[in-house]
Amino acid sequence: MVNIIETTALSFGYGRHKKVLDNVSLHIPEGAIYGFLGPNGAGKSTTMRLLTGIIPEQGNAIRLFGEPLRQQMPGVFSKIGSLVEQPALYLHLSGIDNLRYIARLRGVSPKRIPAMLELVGLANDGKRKVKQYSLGMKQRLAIAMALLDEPALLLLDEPVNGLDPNGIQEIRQLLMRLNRENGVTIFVSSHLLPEIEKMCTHVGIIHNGQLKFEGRMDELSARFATANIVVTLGDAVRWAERLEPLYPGLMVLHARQIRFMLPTKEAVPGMVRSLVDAGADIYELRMEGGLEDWFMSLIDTNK
Ligand SMILES: Nc1ncnc2c1ncn2[C@@H]1O[C@H](COP(=O)(O)OP(=O)(O)OP(=O)(O)O)[C@@H](O)[C@H]1O
Repeated sequence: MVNIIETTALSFGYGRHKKVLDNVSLHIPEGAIYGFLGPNGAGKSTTMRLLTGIIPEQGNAIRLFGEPLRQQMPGVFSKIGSLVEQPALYLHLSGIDNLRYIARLRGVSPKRIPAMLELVGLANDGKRKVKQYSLGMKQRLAIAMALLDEPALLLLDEPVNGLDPNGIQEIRQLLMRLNRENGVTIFVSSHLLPEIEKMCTHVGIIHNGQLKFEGRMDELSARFATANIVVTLGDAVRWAERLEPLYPGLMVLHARQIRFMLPTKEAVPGMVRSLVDAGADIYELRMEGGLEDWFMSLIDTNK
């Protein structure tokens, strides 16, 4: 399988400052929706700027479409759509006119504009001035701009930042559709684990300029398939004795708390039901040791 983006020990520092990227090796396979996940300041935007040539790389670590980036500058960028810096939208112009302007600037045919508006769900709003658009609509218009050249690769830096849940969902659905129906490989950064979990096939986790994990999303999820549930209930010791044969490995944490180790998350509702049916008074249920906990511990600066 070809990697559309590949970096080999990519390092970078701004000026004489400390390294912002430290030996980052990324592998983004063709056809992937690759989530680049990390907290603020981890180095995501810097990586995006390097991949899109906004800042020049300091070595020769980046390959795009199987060839070194340095040997393909600037022609390769016609195969890449990106939304890395703030999109420059003309607020007093309509969505269509913004797209026409970009098409002229890039020397591409305006014929694709109606299809692009349709694709990003703005077919009925194309004639409205962009100043009347919501943030989510502006973001979708910016994605339409990035798609005008029919790119094989889309690079998006925090595309859902600042959007409400509805706007986030629209962008997510758009990206999944683009990937499925148009075969676009997508490299998207975010600091939100649940977003990446919902739409990505692959994930790379970066913290302090270092890659902490890279792999398929299902590999990452499988690591956390078991479910540890902490139950707060009336009398932990009595219930533990009764339930031990059914749930081997359970542990009394203190007088009112038991931790159950279940093989999968799907086993949780059945366990809760059996406790309630048996007459237990449950005050609280908490899942522990999931992907979220692991991500937080990974990026915890004290560790
Ligand atoms: N132009 C610059 N000059 C000097 N340092 C910079 C510059 N841009 C970013 N940095 C520093 O580089 C580090 C990585 O920043 P970067 O913007 O790549 O992180 P990020 O993961 O994208 O985070 P965010 O989501 O907050 O943008 C940070 O410590 C930041 O302060």
